This record gives sequence, C-alpha cells and structure tokens, in this order.
Amino acid sequence: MDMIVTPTGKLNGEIQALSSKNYTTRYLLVSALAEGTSTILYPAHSEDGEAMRRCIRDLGATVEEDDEKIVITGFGRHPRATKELDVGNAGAVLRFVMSIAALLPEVHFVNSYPASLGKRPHDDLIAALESMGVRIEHENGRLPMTIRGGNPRGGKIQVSGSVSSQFLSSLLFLTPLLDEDSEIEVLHDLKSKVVVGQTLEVLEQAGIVIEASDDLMHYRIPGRQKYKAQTYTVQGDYPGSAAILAAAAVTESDVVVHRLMEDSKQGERAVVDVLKAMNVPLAHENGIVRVRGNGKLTAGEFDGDEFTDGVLAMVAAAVFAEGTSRFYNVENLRYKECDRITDYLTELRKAGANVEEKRDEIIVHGRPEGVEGGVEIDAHYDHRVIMALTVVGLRSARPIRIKDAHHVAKSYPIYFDHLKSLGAQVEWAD
Ligand SMILES: O=C(O)C1=C[C@@H](OP(=O)(O)O)[C@@H](O)[C@H](O)C1
Ligand SMILES: C=C(OP(=O)(O)O)C(=O)O
Repeated sequence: MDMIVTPTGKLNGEIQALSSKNYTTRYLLVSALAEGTSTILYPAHSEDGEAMRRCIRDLGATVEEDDEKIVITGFGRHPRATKELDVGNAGAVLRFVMSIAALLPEVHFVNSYPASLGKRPHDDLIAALESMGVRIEHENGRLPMTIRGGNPRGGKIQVSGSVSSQFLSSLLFLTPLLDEDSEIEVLHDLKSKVVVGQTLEVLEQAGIVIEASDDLMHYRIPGRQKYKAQTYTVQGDYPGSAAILAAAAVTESDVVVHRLMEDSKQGERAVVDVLKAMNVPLAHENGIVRVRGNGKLTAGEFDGDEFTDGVLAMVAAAVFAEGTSRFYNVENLRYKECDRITDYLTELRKAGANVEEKRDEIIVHGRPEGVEGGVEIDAHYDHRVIMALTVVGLRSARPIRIKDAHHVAKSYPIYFDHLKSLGAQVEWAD
C-alpha cells in the first residue's frame, strides 16, 4: 500500500509512545530461555515482535497473549528440535535466534526478504559460532542458512563489533547456558555500543550474571546458569518516537509524547538532546516529551552511532535547518534494512533535499524554505526510511507518494494513525 503525504503546517495533540521493539525482542527471548512462566506487560505489536513470538513458539515456548500482556512458558536450555525458522525481515531477531539454534542438531533459516534482510551480512556471528564447534551453511555470510549445532563449546570467544552490536548481544544470550565458563573479546570496534547496555540490563533482570569491562569490549560469563522466569514491563520506544518528534520539530506544533523515560538505556533517547541542540523548543520531564515547534531549526554536528535508529529521523529534521549538519560515525547504517546512507539520500534528493554522503557520514545542507516534493518515493523495505520521508513530506511544497509504506509495520504499525491523530494529512492510496 502507498501513502500520500500532503504538506501539513501544524501538528497538535498527545500520544502514548509505542512500546520498545528492542526491549520486546529481548524480553520474549529471555522468557523463552527460562523454565517456568514469565509475563511481559505492554509488549510491542509489530512485525519484528511477531517474528520473535513465532520463533520462540516454534522452538517450544508456549505464548499466550491478551491486549495488555504476554504470558510465556519457556524451554530453558532445551529448545524443541524444530527444522525451520522464519524471522521475516527482523535483523536482531535473526541474530539472537541463530545462537539459540546452535543448541539444536539442525535448523534452517529461510530467506523471506531477499532484497532486504537477505542482503545483510552475518559473517562475524557465523565465525564466532563456528569457533564454538557449530557448523553453518550460508550464502556468503547471508541467508538462507542452515545451522548444525547441538552442543556449542564455551571458553574463549572472539567476535567483531564493527558491523553490528547484535552479534555480541546474541552470544551474551547463549553463553550463560553452556557447560563451560566463557570469555568474550570484542574485536575491532563496537558499533551501537549503547544498545549492548539494553542487552546487559535485560540479562541482569533475568537473573543472569555477566561481568562486563567498562569499555564493553570484554565479558566473563559463568556457564551452567539458569534464566529466571520474571515479570517485565516494556517501556516506550525512542527510535519510533524520534520520527514523531522530528515531525513536530519541522512544523508549527504542540505535540506531547508520553512513556519516554529520561533515564532509559535506549541510545535514541539522545534525539531529545539533538533536537534541543537544533534549537527546537522542547521539554522532557516525568517521562513526557513536549515539542512546541515553530519550524525553525539550526544545523549541528552529531555522532550518529549514539542514536543509531534515530539518525534517519534527525536527518529529516536537519533537511529544514539553517546551515549545514553532519551526522558522522554512521557507516553501520549501510547494513540495515537497506543502505541507510546511499538509498536514503537517493530518496531525500528526489524530494528536493540537499544532501551529501561519505563512507561513514551524512551531510545535510539545510533548506529552511522547504523542499519541492511532488515525487514518488521508494521505501526500500525500510520502516525508518518511510517514517523519515514522511517527516520531509509534511514540509514539502507538493504531496509525496511513498510506495509500499505498509513496511512501516516492521516496528511501528500505527505510525500513520499517530501522525493523523496529531493533524497530519496522510492517506493510504491503493
Ligand atoms: O540489538 C538490537 O536490538 C538492535 C541493535 C541495533 O543494530 P546494530 O547493532 O546492527 O546497529 C539497531 O540498529 C537495531 O534496531 C536493533
Ligand atoms: C535495523 C533495525 O532493526 P533490525 O536490525 O533488528 O532489523 C531497526 O529497527 O532500525
């Protein structure tokens, strides 16, 4: 389904932030790895959340859900010997479940999104799992894959963090279950370091003991641990809310978003500081963010690796800022649902934005006068491209048409409903 975004000058209203995708996937996983029954309150409802629900069910967890909670009885260290898993287009779900599949004799991962997840590399996690005695058939480090494990060995493990932090997170979920104690050394660099903090927080809540170095590059994980069945509450999602806040920033607005904890471990909480640095009138207290946009923004320079999933939305706001903005240290955006530098900038330029790219940087020459719009946008299967281009469409001279905008449901199925409730002129077109 395509979305027609018509220029909208004013946004007003209040919404409850959607629930965090990245916490929901983690709570579903640790609940499945516990024996006994866990409860997750206010879980995210999205395609990626559904992908993790599907995988843990296929691996033997029981999953019962009503409109407020999920109740899960896990399989501990003994997942059911399932032959095939389908993670949809969910990168973190694939990476995390690959390590659980290593506990089984043979699991095949299908490639349902050859043009998106099918293009993303998993070499670094494959190498680490192979060093633990797991055999993996793959297509040049990509899906489809067959993992032949059974009894992966703990001990000294090395994994590169230069492409994704998810490979490390995946090993941190697996190693506590192994017979041996393990030590993990992260090689090269560790991208999206902040989100590893979420992994560690959830593991601690699940009763797992892990010793992490201050720089998050070394870990000691005792083996033979048991995940505890717990009750978890999912907090609001900053990455998805970043697009709502950007929309409020580029219009005349008075927009309030609830459920955004100031002390969240989500790196994307930094988008509040980014917008403040761009002189967007914004207040953040008691978990409530209020933007009283006047459409005026000033450019800035930002380390995008601190708020990985919020970069595209902040770039969309910078499109209308006074001056030139830089978002640096963002090379790993190239390995997401699409190449979020080259593909994203191609779509921004179509809409009339003045943007440049480097290997690991996005440069935005702001256009406070707005952009032409009046074009058809390719979503590249990427929910964050869809959300960010919608922000640009609100301040274009003419409507834009975003093709296949239904892929927004990967993380935020109600994004357009939320925007519409704030007054945005967005309509599905068949
Ligand atoms: O661990 C996670 O849940 C995620 C980590 C990040 O990926 P990278 O570590 O590949 O940047 C982020 O982009 C993704 O949305 C989810
Ligand atoms: C890249 C993302 O998620 P994943 O890596 O889990 O596909 C995202 O949510 O922007």
